Amino acid sequence: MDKKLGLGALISLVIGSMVGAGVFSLPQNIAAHASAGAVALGWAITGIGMICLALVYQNLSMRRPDLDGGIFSYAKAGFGDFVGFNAAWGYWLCQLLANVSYAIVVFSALSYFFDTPDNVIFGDGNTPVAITLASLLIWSVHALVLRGIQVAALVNIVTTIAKMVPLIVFCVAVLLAFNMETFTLDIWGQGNTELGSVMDQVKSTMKVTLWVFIGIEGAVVVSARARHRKDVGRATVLALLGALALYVMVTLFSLGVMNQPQLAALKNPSTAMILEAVVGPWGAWLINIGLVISVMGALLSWTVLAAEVPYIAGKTGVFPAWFAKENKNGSPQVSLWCSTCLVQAFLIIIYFQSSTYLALVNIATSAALVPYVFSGAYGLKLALQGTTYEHQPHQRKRDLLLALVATVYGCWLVYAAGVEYLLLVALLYSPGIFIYWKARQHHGLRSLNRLERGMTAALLGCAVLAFYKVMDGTIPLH
Ligand SMILES: NC(=[NH2+])NCCC[C@H](N)C(=O)O
Repeated sequence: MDKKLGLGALISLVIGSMVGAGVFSLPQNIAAHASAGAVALGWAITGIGMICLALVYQNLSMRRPDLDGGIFSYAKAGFGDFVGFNAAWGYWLCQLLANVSYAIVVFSALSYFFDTPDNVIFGDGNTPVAITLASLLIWSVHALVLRGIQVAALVNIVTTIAKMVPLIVFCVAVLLAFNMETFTLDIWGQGNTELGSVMDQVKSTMKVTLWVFIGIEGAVVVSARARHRKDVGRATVLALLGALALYVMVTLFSLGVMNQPQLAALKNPSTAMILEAVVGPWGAWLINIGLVISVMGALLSWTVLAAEVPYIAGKTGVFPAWFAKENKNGSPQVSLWCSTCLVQAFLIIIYFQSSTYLALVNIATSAALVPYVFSGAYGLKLALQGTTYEHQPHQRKRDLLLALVATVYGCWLVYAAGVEYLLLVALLYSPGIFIYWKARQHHGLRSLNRLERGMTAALLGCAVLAFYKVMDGTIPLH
C-alpha cells in the first residue's frame, strides 16, 4: 500500500489542523475590540499577509526539498543554529499551549449541555471536574498516538468532514438573516469610545486572525511524506483560500445579524449563540456538538504534529538526540511523553490561575510569532542571495516581493501583539536555552558563541522583567 500522502490528504490535513476551535468563537473574539469596518480592514491585511506566507512556504518547499520537517528548519538554514533552535522550541511550546486551550474549550462547550445556573459543572472549562476530565482526555489521546499515527490520519478525515456541516449551516442561515442596516450602523465604531481609533481596532484583531491560521504550515511539516513535492505548496495555498473565505464569511455575516456591542457581549462559542438567535435552540446545539467533534479531532492531529517537532529536531541535531527515539510502532515516544507531561503541567497551572481559553490563545499565538517571522525572512534571504535563481530571474522578483510582504506582515504582527506579550514570549523561550546547551554538548559541538551569549543575556533579562510583570499582575494570564 502506498503510504504517501496525495493532494486530497494534504488539503484535509491542513484544513483539519487549521480549522479547529478558533472559528467557533470568531464573531465574539473579533467584535470584542473592533467595529465592522475595522474587522474588514483586519481581514484584508491578514488575507494578504497569509497568502504571501503560504506562497513563501510553497516556494521554499520546492527550492529547499532537503529541508524537511517543519518551519524551524527554515529558521536554522537561514539564521543559524541558535535561531533555528528557538524557532523549534517556540513552535513546540505554542502547539502545546494551544492543545491545552483545546482541552479546555471542549469542556466549556459541554457546559452548554450539562450546566445549569445553580449547578456549574464545566463552567469555562477550568473547574475541577473539567480539568480532571481534560487530563483524562489528553492522556487517552497520548495512548492512541503511542499505538501509531495511522489512526490519527483516519480520524482526521472523518472529523474534518463532520465539522464542515455546522459551519456551512451557520454561513447559510446567517447570510439569509443578514441585515445591511445592522452591518453599516456605526461601521467604524466611533460611537463606542472603548474601541479606540480604527488603527487600534485593526491591531487588536491581529492576534485572533493569526490564531485561526495556525496550522497553515501543516503540509510543510509533513512534506517528507508527500507523494509529490508540488502538492505541498498546492495544498497549502488551496487550504488557506478555503479557510480565509470561511472565516471572512463567519465574521462579516455575523455583523449583519447583531451589532458590535451585542456580539462582544456573547458567551463563547459565539457562533452557537448567533445561530440560536437566527434559527432557534437547535442552532446552539448543532454548533456545540460540531465544536466538540472538531476540537477532539484537531487535538488528535495536533498531538501528532506537536510531538513531531522535538522528534525531528532531535534527528537533525537541533534538540538532544534522545528526543528522536521511537517505539516499536514508529511513534516518537520520548517526544510524545515530554509533550503530554508539559500539557498536563500547564493544565494544572491553568486551574490555579483560573485562565480561560482566550488567555491561552493570546499566549500561544505570541509564541508562534517567532517561527513564522523567520520563515518569511528566510524566503527573503534566499531571494536576495539569488543563488537558487540563476535560470529564473523573473521568479526571483516575484519571490522577493512575496517574501518581503510576508516578512513585513510578520513584523507588523509582532508590533500589533504589543510589548507585554513580547516579554512573555521571552519568559517562555528562556528555559529552552538549557536544552540548547544540552543539545550542543550531546552532539559534541562548541557551546554558545559570542553572539549567542549576547542573545541569551537579552532573553534572560526580558524574562526576568516578564516574571515580575506577571507576578504584579501587569501582564494578565486570565
Ligand atoms: N496545537 C494547536 N492546537 N494549535 C492551534 C491551532 C489553532 C487553529 N488554527 C484553530 O483555529 O483552532
